[in-house]
Amino acid sequence: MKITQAFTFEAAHRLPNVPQTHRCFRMHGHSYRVELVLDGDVDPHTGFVVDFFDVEAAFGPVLKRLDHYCLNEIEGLENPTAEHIAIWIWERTKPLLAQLATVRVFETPLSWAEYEGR
Ligand SMILES: Nc1nc2c(c(=O)[nH]1)N=C([C@H](O)[C@H](O)COP(=O)(O)OP(=O)(O)OP(=O)(O)O)CN2
Ligand SMILES: [Zn+2]
Repeated sequence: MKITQAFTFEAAHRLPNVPQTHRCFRMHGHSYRVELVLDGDVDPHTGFVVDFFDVEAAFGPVLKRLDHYCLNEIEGLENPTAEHIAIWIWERTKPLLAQLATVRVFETPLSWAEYEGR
């Protein structure tokens, strides 16, 4: 069984490795959406794969490190593409949530990166 919990954060970024003519070379902001997918068995007593409250408690501190920051200034996010943000979140969240199966990072409602640990 898979469950998904969504979170949002606001952040600024610029992409340093695109051509200077690319509009993302300039500093700008996004309202990011993060989806964490957890995969596991449904506990017969609780009826949960993982309690959403426990997901929130584990991921909250990771999210706080992104919300209302300039992502380029965060160690490991010097080139803060959606792909790199998804990997960054995975590496910090997987040790806290063993059932984590997928991290999705939406830059816009229509464009996102998805990481499953490889
Ligand atoms: N593979 C990727 N491509 C792009 C990424 C990325 O992370 N991975 N990021 C960007 C920029 O961050 C860019 O800001 C994307 O957002 P935006 O320009 O707002 O996207 P839209 O094209 O949907 O904007 P509209 O204004 O709605 O046209 C670019 N590429
Ligand atoms: Zn952008």
